[in-house]
Amino acid sequence: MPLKRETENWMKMGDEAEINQRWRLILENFLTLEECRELEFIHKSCCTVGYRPYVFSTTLLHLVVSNSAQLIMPFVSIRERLKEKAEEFFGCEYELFVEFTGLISWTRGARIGWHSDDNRPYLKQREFTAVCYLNSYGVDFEGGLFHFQDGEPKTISPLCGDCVMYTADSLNVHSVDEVTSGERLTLTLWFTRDSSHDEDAKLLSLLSQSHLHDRLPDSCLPQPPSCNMYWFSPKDDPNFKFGFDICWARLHALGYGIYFPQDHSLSEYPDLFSQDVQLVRGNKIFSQKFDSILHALQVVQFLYWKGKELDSTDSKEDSSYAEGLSPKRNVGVDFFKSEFSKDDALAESVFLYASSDVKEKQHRLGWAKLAAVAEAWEDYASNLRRELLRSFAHWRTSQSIYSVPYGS
Ligand SMILES: O=C(O)CCC(=O)C(=O)O
Ligand SMILES: [Fe+2]
Repeated sequence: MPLKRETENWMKMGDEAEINQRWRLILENFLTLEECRELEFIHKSCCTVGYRPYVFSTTLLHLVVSNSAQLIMPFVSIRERLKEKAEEFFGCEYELFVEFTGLISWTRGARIGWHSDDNRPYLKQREFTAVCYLNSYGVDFEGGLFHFQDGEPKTISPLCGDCVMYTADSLNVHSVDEVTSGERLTLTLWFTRDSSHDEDAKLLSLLSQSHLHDRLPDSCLPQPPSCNMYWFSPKDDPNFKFGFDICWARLHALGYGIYFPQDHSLSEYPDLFSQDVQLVRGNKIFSQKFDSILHALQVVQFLYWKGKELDSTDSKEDSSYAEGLSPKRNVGVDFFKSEFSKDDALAESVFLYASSDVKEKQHRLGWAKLAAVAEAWEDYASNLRRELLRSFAHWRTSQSIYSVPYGS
């Protein structure tokens, strides 16, 4: 029987069931395509290594501590809608707190066996789970099907925009098949009744300590707390000897290399991570300097997200935005690459999804376009930062994070 029919049948049974028998809900098209794409942009420009092998995550707390607090704004209304839906469906209006919000991606090799989401003593506060799929099985990745051990539906094929909610206890033992290619991306939330695990309180406390009021737009430049969080290694590797830097690998998958123009005595990975950087593609180097590799990555991912919509600047002006790569700099590019990647094949097997197609599109966009996108990214980030500042004044008073209507 096709999954959709099963879901509808199950939903009907659910509607007739007693409130205390309500334990899972599937919401088709809960998020719009645009919401999914914005969250994808955030994840692909900010994610760090995750909690399991071949898993990458972007938490709201991480966005705040890496000076990208404005990027929590696109989550605010989605979080609110999900909490309302969970309270309504599970019959606990005004009782829930969000315990955790994160973007989580699984790449080739990631899987999870049968488990319930509260299955550790330190996870007992978790009552309900919401998983929103931000991309689609069979299109963006292979493998990664979700299964419930008992009851209907048995299997869920992730589809961009759909959401599954379930109780975090043993009524909903579930698993996810190994991802065999591509990158499977979700927005995952856990809800709790225990106010001591309220994510809002933690976020508000961090926001109060952060430099929210610094001058715009410089204040929007990402500042990573530590490069350790961006180093992917298949083994325990305190010295960055195996594996690769995630930011480098994502740029590499889109066809870019990196060059550091400053004093070359700072030539080791941990130091380079926060230095000014230039982007390289083919035999050209982009003249503009970025504040760090994270900044460069945010702009490139913005190009990937918004490039098509932005007015096309005439590509014949490209020569004023990029110059030829001299042999000396070319040596530098190779050297920096060897600091950021100890295993190109591994980096490619993790992130080189649909790559040739993406790379070709980027090439056609040209350097003038990238310059325009760097400015558009700055406008995007500053607007969100203003919105955050306006909202924060209200959040502080109510000690909760919510969509503040205009005019309040
Ligand atoms: O991504 C999913 O479909 C579920 C992931 C999961 O089970 C978990 O993170 O606990
Ligand atoms: Fe789970």
